[in-house]
Amino acid sequence: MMFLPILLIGIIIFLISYVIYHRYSYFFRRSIPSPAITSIIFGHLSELWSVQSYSEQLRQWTLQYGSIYGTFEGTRPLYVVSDMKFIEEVYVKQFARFYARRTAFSSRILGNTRSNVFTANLPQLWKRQRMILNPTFSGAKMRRLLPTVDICINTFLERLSMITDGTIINIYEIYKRLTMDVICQCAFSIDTKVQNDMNNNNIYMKKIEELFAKDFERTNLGKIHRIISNTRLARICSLLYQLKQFFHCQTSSLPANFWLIENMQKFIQQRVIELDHKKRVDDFIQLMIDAVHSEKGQLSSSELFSNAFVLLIAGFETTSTALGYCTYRLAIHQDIQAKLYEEILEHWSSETNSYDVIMTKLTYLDYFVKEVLRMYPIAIQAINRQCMEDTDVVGYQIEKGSLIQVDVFSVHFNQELWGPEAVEEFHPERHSQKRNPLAFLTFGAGPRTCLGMRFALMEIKLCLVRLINEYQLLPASDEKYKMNIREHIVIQPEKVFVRLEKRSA
Ligand code: HEM
Repeated sequence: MMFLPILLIGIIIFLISYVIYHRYSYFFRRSIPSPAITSIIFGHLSELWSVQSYSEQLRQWTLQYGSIYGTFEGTRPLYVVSDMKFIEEVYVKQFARFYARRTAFSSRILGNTRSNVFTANLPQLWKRQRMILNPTFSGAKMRRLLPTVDICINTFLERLSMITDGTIINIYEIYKRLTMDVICQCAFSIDTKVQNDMNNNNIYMKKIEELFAKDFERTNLGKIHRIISNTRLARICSLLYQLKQFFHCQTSSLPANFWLIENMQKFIQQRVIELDHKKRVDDFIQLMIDAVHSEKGQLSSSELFSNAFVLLIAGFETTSTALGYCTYRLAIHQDIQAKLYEEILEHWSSETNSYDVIMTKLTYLDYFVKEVLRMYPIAIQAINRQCMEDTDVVGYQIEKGSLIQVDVFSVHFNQELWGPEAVEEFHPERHSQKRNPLAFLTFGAGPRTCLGMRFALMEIKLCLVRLINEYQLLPASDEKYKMNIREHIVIQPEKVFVRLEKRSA
């Protein structure tokens, strides 16, 4: 009597075990190395979410498993790569098959109608938005924006002038206000006065900081969505989220990303109120407004608000983080700082603060910034791609739906690509040599690379030039002031302590 149920249970257990074994032997069957699985539900994500740095863990695994290895997000295969040929195929040559990033939970909830250039995963949707935004970041446009950035830096320097010489300060906080001011002025022509807001009252800035501190992907629903995001079940997570919001419907309970998107309309309206209606303004948002009002209706208003949101968040946190890292390195390498100061004295004066001087004449500054960004890449997790069609990549059969994540640390610290000087050493001159163009991945790779790179570099360089011109930056030597780095969505320092000493005229 008992035999039949026991047999049935046995068969069911056997079948489930077989399915799990078959799924997780995916890479083994393809002779691709893969770290051991720690969770049959989350795959390697449970480990990646428990370590302090996702990107550092990828690098550790690369040391163990080589330049192409497999991991699982749930049961979905994710290739972690630092092999240059593989990277070139996926990010450049076969871009037509790898144009999309992984769909984030927030993008699933917002849907295609509220997509932006970062989240758009349909080729025509992404292309259209990127084409509208591209001219915003042209060299000519940057030239015209430089004076606006310069004015924001004046306010930044005025703030620093109020600090007594030699006082230890967390300059990262001050940079955040500067980059918020810059992006609001350049993108929206809005003067937020955030640099003089000592009481931290700017709600937009608070919300962006909240967004970067609490990864929405790591909420319970976000985690479930991540492991089923390539299946039809993913929609259920988005429905459950909407249901949850329906029962707690105050806007204040919205996660920071949704709060920001909802409020972008108000934010942009502020621009319309502050500006003379008839005057055409040359800021980033104008091109998008033109696209909304164009006869062809190239952009919908929800896309406009969503893109405004992405420019605001991308323009603020990443650039202040880069400035923070630059300052830290300047303070600990006095010889390099002296060399930069000499170059600035030779080529730069407040009358000639032109775009060309900043971007082409200050060669050593260029090497310095690149070296900082080589050692401290900021947004590694953004550089992922989704395979949209079965294909062969350097002999590997990649199935539709698989993910590719480039292991930036392993590329940036590859001795063959960056030698002969030791890659752990801070050595700006290494950038004077021609390198593999894909060896520097801080801004991503291929057609979907960072849209704001030119703008970010202009802002970082101009700010450093003006800072070094006025101050000598000194380290805050005590152990309690050391720079601690954390990774949530981006890799950033908690604080950057430094001492400033005014240079004699
Ligand atoms: C140091 C500063 C910055 C860093 C390190 C950085 C890094 C990145 C990275 C790694 C990506 C993904 C690229 C890829 O997948 O290949 C990206 C995309 C993007 N970034 Fe930046 N970024 C910075 C500044 C900015 C600024 C200032 C803006 C705009 C104001 C911006 C706007 C964007 C946009 C819109 C995308 C999406 C592009 C697309 O999917 O077509 N970024 N960025």
